[in-house]
Amino acid sequence: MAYLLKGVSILGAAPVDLYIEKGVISGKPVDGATVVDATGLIALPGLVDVHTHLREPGREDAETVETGSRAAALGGYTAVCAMANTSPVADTAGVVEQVWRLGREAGLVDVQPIGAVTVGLAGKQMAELGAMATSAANVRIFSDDGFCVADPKLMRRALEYVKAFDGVIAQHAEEPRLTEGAQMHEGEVSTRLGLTGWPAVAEEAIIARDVLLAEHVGSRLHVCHVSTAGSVEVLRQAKARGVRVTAEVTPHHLLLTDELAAGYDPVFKVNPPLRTASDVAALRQAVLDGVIDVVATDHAPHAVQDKECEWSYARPGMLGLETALPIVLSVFGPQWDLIADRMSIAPARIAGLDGHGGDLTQAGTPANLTLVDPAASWVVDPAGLASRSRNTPYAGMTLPGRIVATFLRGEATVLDGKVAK
Ligand SMILES: NC(=O)N[C@@H](CC(=O)O)C(=O)O
Ligand SMILES: [Zn+2]
Repeated sequence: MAYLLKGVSILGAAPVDLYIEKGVISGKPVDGATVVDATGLIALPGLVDVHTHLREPGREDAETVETGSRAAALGGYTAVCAMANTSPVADTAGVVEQVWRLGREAGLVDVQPIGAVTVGLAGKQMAELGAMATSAANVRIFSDDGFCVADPKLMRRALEYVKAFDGVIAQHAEEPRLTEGAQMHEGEVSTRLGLTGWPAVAEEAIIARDVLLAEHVGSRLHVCHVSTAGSVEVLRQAKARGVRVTAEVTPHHLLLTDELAAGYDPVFKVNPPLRTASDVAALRQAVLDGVIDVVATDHAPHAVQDKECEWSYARPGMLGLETALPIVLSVFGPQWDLIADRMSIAPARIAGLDGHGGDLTQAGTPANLTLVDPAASWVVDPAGLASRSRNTPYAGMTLPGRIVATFLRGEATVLDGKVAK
C-alpha cells in the first residue's frame, strides 16, 4: 500500500506532500497512493519507548503484548522495549523469544524484549545475557527493573559482560535498604500523612555508584525513570566527565508531584514516587539541556484488584503509552525537534533499533512515523483506553495533541485515531 500524506508538516516545517511506498519515504510522487489529508498535522518519527511493561507472559489480565501494542500504536509509538519483570521472568533466550514472537504476531509496533540482568530478578546470579543477546530477540538492553541491581560486584560484572556486544544495563536506581517499607516520596507531605518515605538519596546514591562503575569498566549505563534534582546533578557531572551514561524520565515525573498522595488515591502510587515541584522543575530543565536523553513511559498496567485498594497494598505504577506525547506536549509546548529527539531519535539509538528515529525528509528512510494534530484536545477517559488496565493518573484531564495516524514500515497501524488492523 502506498500513501500520500497531503500537506503534512515535518517537525513543524512548511507543509509538503509526503509519499510513502514499499515501506519507506519516497523521493517522488507515487501513482495511486491512498491520500491522507494531513493539513495541520505534524509528522514525527515514530515514537520509541525504552521502558514498557507488557505483562505477558503471566499477567495477561493486566495487559498482553497485543493490547499493549494497540495502546502503543494509538500513542504514536512504532517500537517499545518490553521490560523483563514478567512471570516467568524474561531471563532466558526462550522467554525473550516468546515475547518477541508475540510482538511480531500483533504486528502493530516493534516489540523489543529487554532481558533480566539476574536470574528471576533476584539479584543473586547473573542471567544468560549472552544467550539472550544471540537469540532471535537480539536483546541489547538488560534490566532488573522493578528491582535494583543492588550488589555492586554483580552490577560491575554485568556492565563488563554486555560490553562485548555493545549492550547496556538499564538500572532501576533504588538502594533497597533506604526504601524499606516506603510508600511515597520522603518529605513534608509524607511526614504530614504519616506514610513511610522513599528518600531521594536512595536513587541518587545508586546512580552515583553506577556512573563510577560504568566509568571504571568503560561500559554503557542507562538510568531508568530519574526522579530527583539530585540525580540530575550526578548525571550532569558524569556526562561532563565523558561517562557513557544515558537517562530517562517519565511523563508523570515531569508533571505530577507528591502532593497528589494526600488524597490516598493509589492511582498516584508509583515507583520511584512522585517528587516535589522543585524536582519536577529540575527534570524539565534536564530534558531541555540534554542531561536527560529520553522521555520513557514506564507504562505499568495493573489489574483493578491490585490498584483499587488501600494505598499501602496497591501496586506501584501507572499507564503511560496513550498519554505520553500529549503530556510532553503540554509540558514543553510544540518544540517538535526536542520532542522527536527525546521520544524517538535518542531512544532508538540507545536501544539499537535501526530503522526507527529516522529523518523523514530523506528518501529511503523507513516509514516509521506518526501524525499528530496539535490543535485538537481530548479528555482522558480510562474506559476509552486500549490498554487492558485502567490505572491512568490523568482521568478527566483535557490534554493537547491527538494522535491521528501511525505508520510502521509504511503500513498504517492507526488511522483516524483508531487501530487500523
Ligand atoms: N514503575 C512502577 O511503579 N512499577 C513498575 C516497575 C518499575 O518500573 O519499577 C511495574 O512493573 O509495575
Ligand atoms: Zn523501575
